[in-house]
This record gives sequence, C-alpha cells and structure tokens, in this order.
Amino acid sequence: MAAPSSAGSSLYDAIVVGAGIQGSFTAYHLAKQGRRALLLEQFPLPHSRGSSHGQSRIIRSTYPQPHYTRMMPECYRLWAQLEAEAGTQLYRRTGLLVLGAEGSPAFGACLQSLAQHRVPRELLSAQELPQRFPGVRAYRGETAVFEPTAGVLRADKALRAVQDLFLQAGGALQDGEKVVAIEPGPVVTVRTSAGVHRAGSLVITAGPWTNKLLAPLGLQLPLQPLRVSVCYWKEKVPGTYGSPARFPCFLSLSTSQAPHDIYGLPAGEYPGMVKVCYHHGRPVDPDERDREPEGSALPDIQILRGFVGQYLPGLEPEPAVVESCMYTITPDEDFVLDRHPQFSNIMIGAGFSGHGFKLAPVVGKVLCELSLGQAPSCNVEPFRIQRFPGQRRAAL
Ligand SMILES: Cc1cc2nc3c(=O)[nH]c(=O)nc-3n(C[C@H](O)[C@H](O)[C@H](O)COP(=O)(O)OP(=O)(O)OC[C@H]3O[C@@H](n4cnc5c(N)ncnc54)[C@H](O)[C@@H]3O)c2cc1C
Ligand SMILES: O=C(O)[C@@H]1CCCCN1
Repeated sequence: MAAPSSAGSSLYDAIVVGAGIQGSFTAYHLAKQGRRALLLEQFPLPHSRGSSHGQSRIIRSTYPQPHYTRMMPECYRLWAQLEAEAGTQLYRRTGLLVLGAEGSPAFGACLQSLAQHRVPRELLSAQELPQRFPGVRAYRGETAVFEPTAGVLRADKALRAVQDLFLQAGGALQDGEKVVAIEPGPVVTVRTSAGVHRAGSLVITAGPWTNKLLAPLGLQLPLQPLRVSVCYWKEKVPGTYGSPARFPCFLSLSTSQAPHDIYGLPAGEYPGMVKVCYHHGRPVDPDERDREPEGSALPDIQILRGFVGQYLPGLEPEPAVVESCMYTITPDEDFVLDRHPQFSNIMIGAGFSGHGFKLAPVVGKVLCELSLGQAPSCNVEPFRIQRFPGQRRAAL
C-alpha cells in the first residue's frame, strides 16, 4: 500500500508499530483527532502472518469478565460508525449460543455479567436446544444461553476499511518496513529497514512480536505466542449450518474433555463449511510459525474431532481445511494496555489472547488517548503491566 506524503515532515505526533487490527485502529483514532501519525508494518499488506487475517471473527458481549461486557456498547457503536464511514457492511447479526455445564463457575459468571449489563439473553435447557437449533446437541447436565445481538465481523474487510479511513484522514502507512531499533527519549527515534522516523510518542502493537521489540527497552512481559489451527468442517447436507438455517455462532465453555473453550461460526466464508476451532494452540516463535516441532502431534484437532462428532452431528467429523493463525496470550488472558513503566511516551497494546478483534475500536481509542496524554475513556486497571509482578528487567 502506498504511503501518502500528507504527513509532511518526518517528525510525527505518534508512530504506531504493527498494522494488525489494534495498531490500525490506534492510528485511525490518532488521525481522526487531527494528529500526524505514521503506521509501520513489517510485511507487505495484506498479509496472513499475524493475528488479524481471515474473513471472520465473533463479536459478542457474553464474557465471564464483566470488564469486557462493559466495553461492548462502545465497541458496537464504533463498529457501526466505521461501517457508515466506509460504506460497507462489516457486522452480521447471527446470535451466539454459549454452552456450559449447569452450575459451572464460568457459565454462572457469563450469566451474571450479561444480567449486570442488561444484555438481551435467553436461557435454553439441553432438551430445548435441538428444537431451537437443529444441528446442535447438548447432554444431561448441560445448559445454554443465547445472546441474540452477537454476530460475525468480516475481519479482512474491517482491517482494510480501518487502514483506508486512516489514510483518508491524512495518516501515513508504510508497509514492508520493519522496525529494527527504538531509541527512547522525549522524541522517540525509530529505525526501520528503510529509514529513520521520529515522534513525540510511540505505540507498540506488534502482536506476537511484541516482546522482541520490548527486549532492548528493558521489558519482557509474560506474553506467549501460540500457533492456532483454524479448522473448517463440511456440512453433510449443504445449508444446515448456514444463515438460511439461522445457525448462530457458538462457544462451548471448557470441560474435562476439552480443557479450553471450543467455538464455531456459521458456514459462510467457504461454501458448505463451518469454522470450528479450539481456543488454544502450540507455543511458537512468530518468525517460525510453520516449522513443525519434531514428533509434533495436534491434540487440538483430536479434541475437535470428538466435539464435532458429539455436538454437531450434521458435520463430517474430520476437518476439510486447516489454516493457521497466532494468539498472544497472557497468564490471565486479559490484555495489556499501558505505558512502558520507564518510558512514559511509549505505549504497549498486546496480549489480546485470542479475543481482541471485536474490542479493537475501543483498544485503539484507549491507546490513542494514552499516547496523547489524555485520560483513557475506559477503565484500564485490568490491563495494567503492574499486575505481573517481577516481569520488568532491571537493567537496560
Ligand atoms: C484463529 C483466531 C480466531 C480468533 N477469533 C476471534 C474472535 O472470534 N473474536 C475476537 O474478538 N477475536 C478473535 N481473535 C483474536 C484477534 O484476531 C486478535 O486479538 C487480534 O487480531 C490481535 O491483533 P494485533 O493487532 O494485536 O496483532 P497482529 O494482527 O498480529 O498485528 C501485529 C502486527 O505487527 C507487525 N509487526 C510486528 N513486529 C513488527 C516490527 N518490528 N516492525 C513492523 N511491524 C511489526 C506484524 O507483522 C503484525 O502485522 C482470533 C484470533 C485468531 C488467531
Ligand atoms: O473472541 C471470541 O469471541 C472468540 C471466542 C473463542 C475463542 C476465539 N475468540
């Protein structure tokens, strides 16, 4: 993507490193505030080597942690604003079905969070479920809650729309340009594979590469990049799990058989195939994502086969397509949205733990506000670096 020269000189108000969904939204908000912003991306755009590629992401308010549910009305508002500005539909309402064990703490926490924030919802028993959504089974001792306003975001189109609107607002985007060194100071100097840029503040939204950029800045966060399998399963009868059948997104909370959640989206992106994935993966170096470790097994796909056979009997119990994506997880699966503890004009947005896409409009807004020295418009306490004791490296 060509970089416009509208930014004028090489001293920017802010530089954002990483043009995934979080960096792109941060840059968009900066440009909307009339700031001179440069967005740098190491790979030529679009690319599929980070966390923001692919056609679909779930948007939902059902969360066991109420701080995410609380952020969702503003997210929905900003997604609608983006659709209006871009003149394109990015959100499709499908509803979300959350399956859990009766009385499980995670399921109870979801219900509480939905009630606390008055999100429309409907409880369904294991017996009611197949009548309402033929194609899904549930078993004795299981229960479900349906969130009708949840749906699917068109991820690739959304990423492109945010970047286009950033450029239209006067921002500069340079792709195929890797940041190789950051020199802190009242004016931050950023050295790249192509040149040198300076700015009053810097925002690091480098996804799984974040710790590589932070190491020379004396900081290592507990961020674990994971390679995740993105699996698509064929419908036995075409149309049974798509929008004509009003099939929703679903999230099956962790069980003893599947220690992490399993989720799915209605057929759409690939005709006749349903995306059903495991919310976990294998630790990976992001620069070697596709290198198979010796003797590697794929326990996630084994778990998914069992789930599909048991709960989604209208799908072939073998994935027809398997793609890759990366998560960057924190120990508590909460994000990091904070300043560098030592360099207050360097912001970090990382650790989105496989659930950050829907929240990107607000994440970008908060990172923009922090970088401009403004009070963040949402409560950032759950996202502070100081919740990880002893992570900061003493010496620079
Ligand atoms: C399979 C899968 C399913 C998901 N499902 C959902 C979902 O249903 N709902 C939801 O809300 N979220 C979901 N997520 C999570 C969501 O997609 C991520 O949280 C989000 O995309 C993270 O974006 P990011 O901008 O932080 O990272 P990235 O997209 O990885 O962006 C970081 C960028 O920084 C660039 N970069 C790194 N280092 C440098 C450097 N030195 N110089 C220049 N550029 C650099 C990288 O190339 C990359 O483009 C899912 C994620 C995956 C993988
Ligand atoms: O953020 C989400 O809504 C989904 C839930 C399941 C795991 C992947 N991300």
